Amino acid sequence: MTTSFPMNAGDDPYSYSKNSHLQREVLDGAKEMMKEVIIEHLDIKNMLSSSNKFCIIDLGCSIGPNTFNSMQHVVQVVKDKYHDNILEFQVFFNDHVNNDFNTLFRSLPIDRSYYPFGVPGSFHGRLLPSQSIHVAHCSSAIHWLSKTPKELLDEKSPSWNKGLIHYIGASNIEVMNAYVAQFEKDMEMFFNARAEEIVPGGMMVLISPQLSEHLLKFFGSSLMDLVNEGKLDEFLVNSFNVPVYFPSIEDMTKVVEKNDCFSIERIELTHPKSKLVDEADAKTLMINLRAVLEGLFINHFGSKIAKEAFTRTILKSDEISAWMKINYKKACQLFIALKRK
Ligand SMILES: C[S@@+](CC[C@H](N)C(=O)[O-])C[C@H]1O[C@@H](n2cnc3c(N)ncnc32)[C@H](O)[C@@H]1O
Repeated sequence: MTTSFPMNAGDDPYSYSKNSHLQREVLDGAKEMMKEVIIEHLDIKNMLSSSNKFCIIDLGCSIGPNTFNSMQHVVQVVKDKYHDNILEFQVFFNDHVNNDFNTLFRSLPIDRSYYPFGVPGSFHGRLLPSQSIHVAHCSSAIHWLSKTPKELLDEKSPSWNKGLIHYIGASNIEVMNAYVAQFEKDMEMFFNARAEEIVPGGMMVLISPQLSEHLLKFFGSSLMDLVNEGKLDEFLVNSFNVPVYFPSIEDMTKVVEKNDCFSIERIELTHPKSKLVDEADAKTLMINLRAVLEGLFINHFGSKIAKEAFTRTILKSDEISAWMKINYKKACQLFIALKRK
């Protein structure tokens, strides 16, 4: 079964549209590099034979507003590069079928310079016809696994992740191995699909933040507090594992090389400026993560426990802030630019 728990819908106080500052910083931190790789490596003269149609896809776009910002940036960079007003841009907004596409399309910027399309479905499979995309973009989404690795759900397996909700902090290496194996399987499908869809010479940029993985443990400790107070069955915590894996440079290089359809034009860990990290603004970060994870938590624990766990974690913001000041002083994210061979 595929995991698909969309970001909080609509535009209420806990919605993703109101709480995606972290992901916005990730995008802003990669904008200059995005521009450089397009200027240096994209060669549309060879790609657009008879048509002036230029197609971009945002994989895992959610409900905005970040996706509008990044798509307009890509359009502008391509326009500037070619000093061209002849190109017509199509932007495909992709996310799971249960993403709130209504909110997304209702809030499309009026002054956009592209034709928007919705593409529902998992990016771990085929989404579009062969050779139909010139630039694929994916920010703060590649780390979502298609499902929780099944070994983590077996109480008798060495991967049983007792008392934790993620691989960070797990003493048992099998837990991490299960996540890595699932990531590699998912990426095999992801790259096979993109290799079909992206034109030769086309580009794909993947941006992955490296902060949320360290913050997940605070939600885990709130859940364990509820267990210790007798309000939650420990089995429910042990059997819950957030299906996200944050890849390293080595992980990404391995999956790209295995696929063998893309050349790596640039891959690096960067430390962009981040107001949230510099100010150790744990409260905003935890509210952002609530907008991302609430659906997943509600599905496993029910609404009452999920809300209680989020409220308690957000109340621990001062403690989390103090932890960040010692352990997480600089923002860190992975940037990868690939070219279809
Ligand atoms: C944290 S949001 C990032 C949204 C946007 N890219 C941004 O930067 O604000 C991650 C998005 O990826 C989507 N996502 C996760 N796995 C996906 C998959 N297999 N196929 C399509 N979308 C996926 C989620 O539904 C979610 O909307």
